[in-house]
Amino acid sequence: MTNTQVTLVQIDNYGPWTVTPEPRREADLQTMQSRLYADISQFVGNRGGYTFFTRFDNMIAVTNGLDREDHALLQESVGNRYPVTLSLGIATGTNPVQALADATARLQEAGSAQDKHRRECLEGRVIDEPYRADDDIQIAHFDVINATGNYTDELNAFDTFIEIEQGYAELMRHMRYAHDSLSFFVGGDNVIVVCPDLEADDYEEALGHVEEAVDVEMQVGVGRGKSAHEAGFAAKHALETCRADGTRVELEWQTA
Ligand SMILES: Nc1nc2c(ncn2[C@@H]2O[C@H](COP(=O)(O)OP(=O)(O)OP(=O)(O)O)[C@@H](O)[C@H]2O)c(=O)[nH]1
Repeated sequence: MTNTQVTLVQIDNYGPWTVTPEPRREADLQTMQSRLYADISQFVGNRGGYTFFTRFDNMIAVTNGLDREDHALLQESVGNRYPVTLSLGIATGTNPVQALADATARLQEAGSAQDKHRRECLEGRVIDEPYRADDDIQIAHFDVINATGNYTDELNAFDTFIEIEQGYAELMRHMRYAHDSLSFFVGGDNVIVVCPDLEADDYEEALGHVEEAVDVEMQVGVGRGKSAHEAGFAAKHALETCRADGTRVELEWQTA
């Protein structure tokens, strides 16, 4: 049974900061946001977790394997090196959507995202090491079948972007409402989905739904593991099996 540990990363009072004392240059904001994301992704990734940039001012991480001290160190390090600070809400559960909802509630209870007195909050709890298991995380790695041949080499780059985003939008909504899963676009034509215990039938159904709704054909590899990295790595191997064998859904349960 999955037990996903989710951390909501929220930049403190970011909206007001972007316009104080007057609006800041957009290119500088984009640069700062992407560097901050890169740093968080590296910090969390070095400990086996995954971070998704989502809205940049709010990022979502799968942090199984990171304890409260790790989270506090991330806050301290960012606070020392960036002009902004981070608040973190942590929660766990068998349902990733519910875990994220709980993590969000922890931060909302601590104060508004635009409350200048709410700084560097660290709320919620982690899964203690003795309770961690090899099947805590289930990750599905989706990609668009032959995106290069159908889109990248055929359409102009913006129309390709629209097609890929349409597939992502339909998949993310469907996985959230029909399968309690969190989907994140990770570049190219790839979407990584953090799932509860789903089976092959659920993925077949989701692929059929996306194709029916927006005419985008996808394939998916699924893995399990003790950390996001382990589960995601197994998912990537499973996706390679899809590519090699021409199958649409492959499950590879990794218990190492
Ligand atoms: N983040 C991430 N991006 C990837 C990964 N694999 C591929 N991509 C991206 O996806 C783009 C398309 O690559 P593929 O998915 O291999 O190409 P394709 O034409 O769809 O071919 P098939 O997937 O074999 O059907 C690449 O340019 C990368 O941007 C991955 O594991 N992670």
